[in-house]
Amino acid sequence: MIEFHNVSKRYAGAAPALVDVSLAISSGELAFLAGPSGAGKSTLLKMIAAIERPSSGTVLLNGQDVGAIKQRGLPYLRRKLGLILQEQRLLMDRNVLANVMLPLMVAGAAPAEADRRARAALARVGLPDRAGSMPVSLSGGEQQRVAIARAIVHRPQVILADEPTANLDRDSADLVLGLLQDFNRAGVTCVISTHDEHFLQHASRVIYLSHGRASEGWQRRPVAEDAA
Ligand SMILES: Nc1ncnc2c1ncn2[C@@H]1O[C@H](COP(=O)(O)OP(=O)(O)OP(=O)(O)O)[C@@H](O)[C@H]1O
Repeated sequence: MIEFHNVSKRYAGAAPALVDVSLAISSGELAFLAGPSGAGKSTLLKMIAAIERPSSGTVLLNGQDVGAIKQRGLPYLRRKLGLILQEQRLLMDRNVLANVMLPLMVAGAAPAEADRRARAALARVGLPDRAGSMPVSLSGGEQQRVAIARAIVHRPQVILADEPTANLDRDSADLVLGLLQDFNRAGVTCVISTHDEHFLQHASRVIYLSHGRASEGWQRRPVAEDAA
């Protein structure tokens, strides 16, 4: 369970990025974050991973105050999370397998075990044959699937994805979202920010952010516009 209690965030010298946000996302839920550029979506996701900390208010993950976790406790938190964030591009000078193995190696796994699990993760995202490829030789959609494999290789409880389908064509975007939905059906809580109305209109839960304030639901466009 992810809980935000009256969370505000103000970066130095900027307008507030989040304003008094209170919400709860249940374990096993699939929640989308929507809202215009700059509305606070990335900031909200980063708070759950303690990459950013609240200026005021509390963020809880399974009852633990994430904002209060000390530096040395962060690896333990991050092991519960699968992060697909905009800053975390693939390492272009390492092959696909090495990229997916990385979180396990950092966590101290034996290389043979990391190799085995990374290959299994690549199979889960439909790329079992690309282990030896360099990321640059992959399409944008395939690179994003590698990023998903890297995010799930350690079997996280929660996936946080920041615009995972940005810059992808419709088919690739559907494939990437379908993968995330598969993990959600297998019990993983997913919080996904997106601008993609195609997904939002069919989502069971949408948290809409505007100027850092959160509300629930997605305003469907008029029916005539939908049909066009
Ligand atoms: N590290 C930072 N330092 C200063 N201001 C920041 C920082 N990160 C975000 N902001 C500001 O906080 C606000 C919210 O940004 P955020 O990236 O969370 O929005 P977003 O909804 O994810 O936008 P986008 O859809 O463009 O990714 C914006 O005004 C942004 O400029």
